[in-house]
Amino acid sequence: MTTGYTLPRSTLLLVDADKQQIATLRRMFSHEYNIEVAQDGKHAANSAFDMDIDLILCAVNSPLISGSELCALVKNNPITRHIPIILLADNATADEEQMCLEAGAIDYISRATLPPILLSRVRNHMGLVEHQKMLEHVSSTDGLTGLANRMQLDTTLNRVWHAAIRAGHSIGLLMIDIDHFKFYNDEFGHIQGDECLKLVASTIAKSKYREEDFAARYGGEEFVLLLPYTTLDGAKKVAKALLKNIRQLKIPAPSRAGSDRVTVSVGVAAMSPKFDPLQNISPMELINQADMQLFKAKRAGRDRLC
Ligand SMILES: Nc1nc2c(ncn2[C@@H]2O[C@H](COP(=O)(O)OP(=O)(O)OP(=O)(O)O)[C@@H](O)[C@H]2O)c(=O)[nH]1
Repeated sequence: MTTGYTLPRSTLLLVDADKQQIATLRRMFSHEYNIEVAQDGKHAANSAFDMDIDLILCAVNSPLISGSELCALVKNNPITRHIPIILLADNATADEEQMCLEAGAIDYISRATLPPILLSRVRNHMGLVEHQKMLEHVSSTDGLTGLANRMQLDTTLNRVWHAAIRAGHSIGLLMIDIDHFKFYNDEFGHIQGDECLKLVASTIAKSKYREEDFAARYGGEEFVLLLPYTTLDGAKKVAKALLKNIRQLKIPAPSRAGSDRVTVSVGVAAMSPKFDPLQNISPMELINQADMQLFKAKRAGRDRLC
């Protein structure tokens, strides 16, 4: 798939109590993948939960929790169930193979297998994982700007909303719209319009204050900056800085825009969501409020926040 996006190096978790075996496997795979190591199935399950693991290669007879028990543990957890597990058997038998595959292992390989064959089988499984990750990236990213798309925004907003209910935090949200963008396209053409969108998008992404802040293209020339753990005052500060950052780009504006440079208008909203089965307020309410404020900012003359 040619998307111009390069996946980060994949991570293989090796699980074996035998240090020599681990050293051999590490030598075999470390030039292709990041390697994490666990000495037993219990630590492996924890690593799968805490880290970004793409594939697990585990000795069937790993201590504390056996390979097949690890499969059950990983597959029953919604956070880790997508991670494929390959089991390595010291004394492979058909019965054990059946048990491991039924427990959810993607493959069962005898330790006696020649290294090039083991390498190829791991590569094949990792290839599928990487293809899947690429599809996920493409379906959740806006192709033009590289920001998250609307679908990923909905998923993230939902997650942030429920976390805020649990923790009693406020969420801020900025709805950002480029001013007179139709004039921009009309005067400079769509290709330059696209370049302008990309520049504004990257500036929005750079205007994030915290790691958790989340930028998305909402559609057309409209963007969202989602600010978890942020009050209305905090959100206004981010909006002010963003307005300044966009002005500082000094992108020449179309003559009919009435400004020397491209500007944006920002609608700011913040809410502390609460669980209330009677009112059932949804995350869309936060978007609607920011949208109403954006409308006011446009009516008040643009290049401002409301
Ligand atoms: N080049 C380009 N233009 C786009 C894209 N998506 C939407 N647009 C254009 O964005 C323009 C939005 O125009 P309007 O909704 O009228 O808003 P506006 O001209 O920005 O006016 P105000 O929002 O009121 O300041 C339209 O001309 C769309 O064709 C895109 O991906 N690339």
